[in-house]
Parts: sequence; structure tokens; C-alpha cells
Amino acid sequence: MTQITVRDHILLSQSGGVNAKSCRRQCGAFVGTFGSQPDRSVRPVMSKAPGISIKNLSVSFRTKTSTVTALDDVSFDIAPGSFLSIVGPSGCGKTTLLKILSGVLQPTSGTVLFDGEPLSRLKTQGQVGYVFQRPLLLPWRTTLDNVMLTMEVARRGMSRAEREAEARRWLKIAGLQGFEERFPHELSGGMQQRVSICRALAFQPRILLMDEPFAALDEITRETLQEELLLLWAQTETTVVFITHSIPEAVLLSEQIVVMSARPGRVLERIPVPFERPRTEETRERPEFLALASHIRGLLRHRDPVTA
Ligand SMILES: Nc1ncnc2c1ncn2[C@@H]1O[C@H](COP(=O)(O)OP(=O)(O)OP(=O)(O)O)[C@@H](O)[C@H]1O
Repeated sequence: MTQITVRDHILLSQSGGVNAKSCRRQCGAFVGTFGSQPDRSVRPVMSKAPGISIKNLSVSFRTKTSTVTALDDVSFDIAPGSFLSIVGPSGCGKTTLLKILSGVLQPTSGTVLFDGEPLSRLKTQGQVGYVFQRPLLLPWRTTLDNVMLTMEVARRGMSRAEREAEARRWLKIAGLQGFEERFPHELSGGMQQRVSICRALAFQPRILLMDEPFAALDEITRETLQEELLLLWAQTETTVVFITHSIPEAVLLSEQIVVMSARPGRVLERIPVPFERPRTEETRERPEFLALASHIRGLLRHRDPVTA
């Protein structure tokens, strides 16, 4: 039985991994429903990814003693169904930008357009998936049940059999066939993160926001998962916005890289990545790949910090 149980409600609210007040909000944190009732009419079909246009976005936070400008006049476009990475120094506003795109945070000024329309919570309900640095799997649910969770919340029109078939399909693509009945503590860190990626993709979000999803993994697992993520993403029409501190990771995965300055975060350069897909281990060793990574490293190293 994989319905959301009372135990799920209570333990989710205690898990602390996602800052939300109720189970509905907790589950919504993985699927971008944010406490709303999911759309029952939505079937698990490929939904067309939106184009996203960020215009003159600025975000300031008021603290007790001062005002912190996290983002300053940020503008760029994200093509529908593309993979965009954001790199930049710690504290330059990357996570803040993801929060704006998810609809949980309002900008101080500027606009975000989804398919030409202003971003609103309504627009992101049931449309946005998340993958965080830690997998945040529910320890009392099996692998299969964890993957089914987002569909239970965001795709309530699906039957249980449909949800299970879809979850099994994603787990198979991610190389986790045979582990469906295992619990999170019986999986390695890399396997857990694969489950969390399957969970985010299984409900076919139009947008997938990934906040340093591989940061906690060893290098080989990380490289394997990068290639697996590309395989999984190729099965979707999802627009991915991916935050990373790893320059090679950004170059391997992305169609466009946005390089940001130190806080207040401004766009230093928008870089198209021209390498054909599929991208593999060989791609990483190409001179053009290394040259592009070196260019981005230079931008981040030699640029004087921008002052507020
Ligand atoms: N709610 C808040 N109140 C006050 N300041 C905040 C708040 N949220 C973020 N900030 C500040 O905004 C800036 C940007 O934070 P953010 O988490 O977006 O950076 P980041 O680029 O994701 O950092 P990292 O790479 O270290 O994860 C930081 O200086 C942070 O301290």
C-alpha cells in the first residue's frame, strides 16, 4: 500500500529536510504544489516544457542589522526543454534564484515569465520537481514507494497500477531494477540520489530544479550519475535548471551555462555549450571541453568581486 499514511504525515513533518508546515506541503516540496490541491485531471503524459524568461531580477533580504542584496539585475532566457546550469561563488544567489523560479520567493524587482506569462504559484503547482543535495528519501518507504510519492501528490488521476508501472520504468532506466523493495538505509548514497532523481522525474514535471544534487558524492559516483541524469533527461521534455560548483559538471550536462559574480549575484557571462549529445567520458577529454572549462574557471577566478 503506497497511499500517504498518517505515519507519513507525522514523520514527514518531523523530518526537517524540507521547510514546510504540513505533509501536503512537505510532499509538495518535491513536486512544486506548495500546499495546493494537485490537478486530478493531469495524466502522466509528456508535458511540454515552458520557455522561461528572467528579466532584471533583483532580490534583497532585510536582516536585523542591514539589507542583503542577493541578486542584482539578473536577466537571461531558458529555452523550452533545455538544460541550463548556474555556476558562481558561494553566496552569489543561486539558491535564491531557484526559490524564485519555484514560486516560493517573490523578487524585490524584475519579472520571471513562463511561456510569456508572469510566474505565479498557480503556474508552478504540480509543474516543478526538485532534487536537493541530500536525497531526502522517506526512510519508512521502499525505493518503489519513494518514487511513487510525487505521483501520489501531483498526479492523483493515475491509478495505483499506473503509478507503480511508471515508477518501475524509471527505476529500470536508472539501473535500480531489483532494488524496488529495498529501504533507503539499504542503498548506497549514489543509489539514494538516483532514487530521488527518479522521484522528481516520474511525475513528468515541466521544470526540474536541481540544487547541487551530486555535491555529496565521490567523484566516480558523481560522474556516473551525471551520465545517467542525461539519459533520464533525454526521456523527458523537462526544462532543467541545475546549480553546481563543479565546472566540468556544468559543461558536460548543459546547453547553456550562466556564470555569476560574487554577491550581489550578477550575470558575468551566458555561455552556450555546443557539444553534441550523447555526452560521455570521451566528451570530458576533448580539448574543446577542457578549453571551455578553463574559460569559465578564469571568469570565476580573475573577476574582482562586485561590490554592492
Ligand atoms: N532569508 C534570507 N535572509 C537573509 N539573507 C539571506 C536569506 N536567504 C539568503 N540570504 C543571503 O543571500 C545570499 C545568497 O544566498 P544563496 O543561498 O542564494 O547563495 P548560493 O549562491 O546558493 O550559495 P551556496 O553556493 O553557498 O549554496 C547570501 O549572502 C545569503 O546569506
